[in-house]
Amino acid sequence: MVELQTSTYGKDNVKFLKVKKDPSNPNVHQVMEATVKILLVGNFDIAYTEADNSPIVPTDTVKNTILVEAKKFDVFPIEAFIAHLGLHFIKKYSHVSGIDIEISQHRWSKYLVDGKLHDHSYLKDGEELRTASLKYKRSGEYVLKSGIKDLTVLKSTGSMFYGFHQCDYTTLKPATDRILSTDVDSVWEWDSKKIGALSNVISQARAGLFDSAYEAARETTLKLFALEKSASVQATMYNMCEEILKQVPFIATVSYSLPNKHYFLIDFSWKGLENDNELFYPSPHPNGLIKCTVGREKKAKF
Ligand SMILES: O=c1[nH]c(=O)c2[nH]c(=O)[nH]c2[nH]1
Repeated sequence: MVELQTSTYGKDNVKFLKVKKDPSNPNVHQVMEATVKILLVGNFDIAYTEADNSPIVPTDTVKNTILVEAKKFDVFPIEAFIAHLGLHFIKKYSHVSGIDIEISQHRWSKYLVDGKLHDHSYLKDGEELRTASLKYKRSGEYVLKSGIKDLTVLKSTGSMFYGFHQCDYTTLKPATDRILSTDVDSVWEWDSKKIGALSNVISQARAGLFDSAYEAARETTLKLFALEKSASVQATMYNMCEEILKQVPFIATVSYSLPNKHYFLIDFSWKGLENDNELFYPSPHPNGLIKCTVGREKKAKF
């Protein structure tokens, strides 16, 4: 006797580029290039256990829905679109009990031409993504998160790491001045009690909540990374979380996952040359990996 314990299905890597034209000047645009993943949960068991496809909303239909809704709906910001898609699927298909959506927005930034941001020309200043994820149940419960991914930063001084635990496996030398580099992966979870029903996400989005939080999180990350004389990745990421929680009351928790991308000082003593933090070897691997989540209240730790 076996039993289907869990199942989910949908479409991944659905891509679009939406052009939003300013109604008062159709030459002035905003673009969103996005990648979407949607997985459905619901009463689909017979498709697995009896090879009966009758309840299956084809993944092709899921893809078509994303594209048609991206055409019809104002997708800016991605949190509005994710809430719209969640509401659509739960309303349209009575046997869908839950939905899991992820949207990644690729970074296109308008650039300066003759000192002015051009109306419809953009440059890709890195692989950075703005992200949103939604888990939404027919009961109305939801978990909405937003984030930043693959924002690569480096500072060439202003970072230390000393005073760490020592044992017979320790070779690392204390550092009072080192390179610090990471690919920022930050996620903040919204307080659904403060936002209310999922439909309120759309009105809050139109009022600017998600854009201003994204700007605050990105600016805080970059500012603290630059200004803080970092004692460790751990201490710096905690300070970033604390500052974002302070700035955005609608956020319940902030998480960071940061690789510590090592740059090793090259030893030139054999050549009689001093290396005053001038020439480093970018080590491709291994890297440190440091994660934390900071919230407003105490939680039991596992
Ligand atoms: O900021 C750091 N945190 C660590 O936990 C660690 N471990 C290590 O070897 N270097 C560093 N740097």
